[in-house]
This record gives sequence, C-alpha cells and structure tokens, in this order.
Amino acid sequence: MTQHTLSAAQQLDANDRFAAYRNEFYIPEETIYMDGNSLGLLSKRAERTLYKLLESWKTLGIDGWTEGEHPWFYMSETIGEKMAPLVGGAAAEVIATGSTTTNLHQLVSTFYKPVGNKTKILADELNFPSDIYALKSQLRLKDYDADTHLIQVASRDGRFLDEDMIIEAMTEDVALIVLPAVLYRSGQVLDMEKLSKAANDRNIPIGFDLCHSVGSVEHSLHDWGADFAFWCTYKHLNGGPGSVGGLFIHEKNFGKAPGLAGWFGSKKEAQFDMDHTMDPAIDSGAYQIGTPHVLSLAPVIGSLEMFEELGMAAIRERSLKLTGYMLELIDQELSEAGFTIGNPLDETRGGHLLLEHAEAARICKALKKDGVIPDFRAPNGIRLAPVALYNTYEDIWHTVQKLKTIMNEKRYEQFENKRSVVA
Ligand SMILES: Cc1ncc(COP(=O)(O)O)c(C=O)c1O
Ligand SMILES: Nc1ccccc1C(=O)C[C@H](N)C(=O)O
Repeated sequence: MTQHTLSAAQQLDANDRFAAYRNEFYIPEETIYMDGNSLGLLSKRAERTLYKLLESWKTLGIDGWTEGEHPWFYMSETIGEKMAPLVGGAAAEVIATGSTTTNLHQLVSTFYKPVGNKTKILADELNFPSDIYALKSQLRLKDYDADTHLIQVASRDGRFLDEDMIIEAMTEDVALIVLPAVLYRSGQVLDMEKLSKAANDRNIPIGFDLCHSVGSVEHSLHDWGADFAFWCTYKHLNGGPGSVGGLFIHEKNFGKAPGLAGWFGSKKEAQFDMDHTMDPAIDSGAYQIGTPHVLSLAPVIGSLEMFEELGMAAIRERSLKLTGYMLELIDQELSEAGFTIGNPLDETRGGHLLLEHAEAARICKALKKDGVIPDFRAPNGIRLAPVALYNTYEDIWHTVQKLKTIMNEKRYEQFENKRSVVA
C-alpha cells in the first residue's frame, strides 16, 4: 500500500470538483466536522430558502399558502418530488412530511394488518431504539405482547446483520417487516433488494428506515419492490435540527387508506371542501396528517439543489473514496492504538466509520477538545463521517493525526470515560 502524506491529501482535494461545494457550507470555525451522519451542516442555500420562506410569511400572510415562489400548500409534494431520485422512487411515491418516528407510526398503522396466526412484526436487534419503541407500542395498541410478537433477528457479532438470517425469519406468522437501510452504529448497508424480493415472495409488507442512508447511498426502492420507507432530512440531507422527514409508498400500494388520517392527507382539490368523509390522496400524499411545518421544510429546498446538481451516484462514489482513504490512513497510523474497526470494510459500508475502543467515550471528548467533532455511541463506538459534500481528504488526514497524538500521549485520560448528553 502506498504511504499516505499530508501533501498527497491536499493534492487530492485540489483536483476535486466537490471543493466548490464545501464553500457552500458553514463549517464551524477551527473545527473538523465529522458528525454529518448525526446532524448535517447548514449550507448557504438552505439558509437562503429558510429566509425566503420567512419573507413569504412576512409579506404574504395567509396568501403564502398559494402564492410566492414556494406556495406552502404544495411544499410537501414539491420537496417529495425532489427527494424521489435520492430513494429511487417516482415523484408521486415520495412526500416530505412528519418525522422518522411519526412516519413509522403512520406506516405501521397502515401496513400492519394481523390476521389469524399472522400477527408478528419482524425487526432486528441492532436498529435505532426509537423504531423498536414505536413497533412495540404498535403491538400493544393491538393488545399483543411485544415480548412475543416483536421478532428481533439477532446479530452474530453485535455489529452486522446477515440478510439470510433475516430471510429465514420471514415465516408464516410474520405480518410486517421493518428494517434499517444502514445500521446507525456499524454503518452496514443492508441488501434491500434481496430483502424486498424475499418479503414480496412471501407476501409480507416490508419497509426500511433510511435515516442513515438517504443522501449518502443510492436506493432503487421502486425497482426493488419495497413497500414503504421513511427517513429524516437532518443528517446527510442537511435540512437542520428537526427538519421535516420523508416517506415513500410504493405505487403498488397507492389507494391504501392511511392508518392515521388527517385533512392534509386529502386530495389537494378536495381538502377545503370540508366534508366529514375524507377523500384521501391516491399516492404518498395520503399519509400526511396535519399542517406542514413550513419553516422546517424550507431549508430542505435549498439543500436538495446540491443533490440534484451532483447526483447520488457521484456523491456515493466520493463518499466511498473518503471512507476508503480514512480506513487506509487508520491502518497506516493507528495500528498500535487498540481500535477495532466496527464497520464493513467492503462496499457494504455506508457513509460513516465506526471505531471501537474501551475508552471510546473519553477519546471522543479528547477529539472534541482538539477541534474534531465525532460522536460517541454506547457502549464503545466512535462514529466518524467524512461527508462527500463538505469534508476533504485533508480533514481526514488531520483527524487521524489528532487521534494518533491523543492515543500516543493518552490525552483522553484527563476526561471521564462516560458519555455526554447526546454524543
Ligand atoms: C435510524 C434512526 N431511526 C430513527 C431515528 C429517530 O428519528 P426522529 O427522532 O427524527 O424521529 C434516528 C435518529 O434520531 C435514527 O438514526
Ligand atoms: N435526532 C437527534 C437529536 C439529538 C441528538 C441526536 C439525534 C440523532 O439523530 C442521533 C442519530 N439518530 C444517531 O444515529 O445517533
């Protein structure tokens, strides 16, 4: 393997068309931001569209619903259309609405139809806790015991899932399958195509949580035959803290009545008829509930422009190059430091890496003190995300050098090995 150097990293950055995009972002001062997998950074375009929407409220009042450059009444649909290529859906299959967890509740309410012995929900033991809480509460709503009715496929090593084991668990008593697209700790990308096909063959509805994959890896949800998916826009899509999420409903499911109904799920032209019999939209729009959170949608418009310009294929290609480079550098510089690589080494890795270490919580604190922003995930994980849109090879070089110094000098020992509040 070639020996990596700082000047070679700078050379790689100088020849990169993504360099112009880094300048579109506000990078916190004197910081190397490696946490875009948890909260993406603000871009100038996202800021501009947020101000534009504030201005429309200021100048148009109620007429902002139907006038101005981005009429509020249609924003969920127009943003859904822009997000559709990121998940491999048709425009009508994608809507910007809700949040990850509320969308999951909506989708389970819609797709979970236990009958006879077919009553179980299939999930996994590595998914993000909020999804598991939501699934268990949905089971309880139907008076099922969550301990016996939520099947969580085991991981052999606590890091990865085996698609064949998941498929084996798709038995006759399973009424619904909900899985992550990219695991939030290890960053493993699941083979959604294989899983969707297996679920379709067994007539079990299947949906994916795309929180860690949307804007980072490519998807072909429609062609794969996934029934539904849901995601947030505040990680790789850089929509801002609490920005509005998204959901995908496969065209084959159009016309399915929303489990949780509300007037914004109506056909646009019927909504203001104020009839007490709902006339739901035929497509993904039906799964909206109430009034869109216009100001939390606004930054997403500007942010998505960059994804449209660059295209997901190029973004994924660069992301793989950045994480590949980081893995080589970790191998070159940190082989004595006692880290275990917790992410897949091959191209089933997503947009972030996971370094495991018994002192992970305080190594993160030491990194932060040195201006590098990672995040800690209990019990022993350091997540590092070199993001295609705004991180550089030089960022990665300095991150690894700082980590090397922290480990060599045991600088983490000045901190308590306990997590902070959120990271
Ligand atoms: C995989 C995954 N699912 C669900 C959530 C919860 O999302 P929210 O809090 O926006 O509902 C998160 C992150 O917060 C996540 O990473
Ligand atoms: N929504 C948040 C609010 C506060 C702090 C973090 C989050 C995250 O999104 C964490 C992320 N889901 C994770 O994979 O750890």
